[in-house]
Amino acid sequence: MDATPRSAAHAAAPAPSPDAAATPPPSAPPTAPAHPTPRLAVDGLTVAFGGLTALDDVGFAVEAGQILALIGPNGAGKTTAFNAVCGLVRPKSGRILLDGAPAPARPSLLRDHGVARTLQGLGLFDGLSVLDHVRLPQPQPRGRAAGERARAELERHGLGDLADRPVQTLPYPERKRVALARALVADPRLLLLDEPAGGLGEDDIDALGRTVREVAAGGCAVLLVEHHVDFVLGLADRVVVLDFGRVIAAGSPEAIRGDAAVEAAYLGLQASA
Ligand SMILES: Nc1ncnc2c1ncn2[C@@H]1O[C@H](COP(=O)(O)OP(=O)(O)OP(=O)(O)O)[C@@H](O)[C@H]1O
Repeated sequence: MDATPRSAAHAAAPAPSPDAAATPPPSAPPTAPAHPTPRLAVDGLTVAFGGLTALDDVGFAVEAGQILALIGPNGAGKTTAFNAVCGLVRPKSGRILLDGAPAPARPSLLRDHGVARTLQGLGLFDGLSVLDHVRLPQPQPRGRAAGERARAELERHGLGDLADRPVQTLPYPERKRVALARALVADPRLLLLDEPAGGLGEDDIDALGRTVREVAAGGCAVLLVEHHVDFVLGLADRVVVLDFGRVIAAGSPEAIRGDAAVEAAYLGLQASA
């Protein structure tokens, strides 16, 4: 039963007329919903590989414009969480919702739902040019507009002059930018980044951080798995920490830095590595 006294404040307010209740005054500013539907919501996610429980009742959510990082030691379950979101592994239980509706179970359908991801292994194709990597993922027919969109995306990543180069001739940081450009050319509404800073130097990591912020500022929700702790804690709005498949902490980067369990399970190990 609700024990909150209702009488005093509510009794003092004049009753609104039926008309006033039905039509807000024209000057009233539009109000954002108190809890917008997250772009991605994961709830009670459990994944098992035979006898090994890789994820155990994991939950998190990412809203439009937000950057959420999943961190944790090797084997904590971060990539498994990514793969479950992408339909690459079948959960034992739990729900994965995109904009409030069940996510497609097949990875091939993700693009139609505004989801793009980068891969730890990049997944580029030797022999294809840089431009083709960014032009071909666009919907058919791929006319002039697709070529222009691809070139604009390459320019954004400082790859414009490399457009015609076979991708395998590029150094690793540039190849990594091609993979990111390929994900972004579809203007995703949810971007999944698997260790985007791995193997990059300081300048490339700074550029990556600027790009990810810009993408989020444009309204895309970003989910990021990353071991580079300073990068993550400087970039993410919220951080979820996994250990042995369970969420051991979730909160702002500041809260995570000060969390004793996270320090013991992960941050302390990273610092001494
Ligand atoms: N396809 C699979 N078959 C069997 N076990 C798997 C499979 N994929 C992952 N695992 C196991 O599930 C657990 C979680 O692995 P996962 O790769 O998700 O961890 P992670 O946090 O991404 O680790 P890392 O930081 O090393 O990439 C590990 O014990 C791993 O060995």
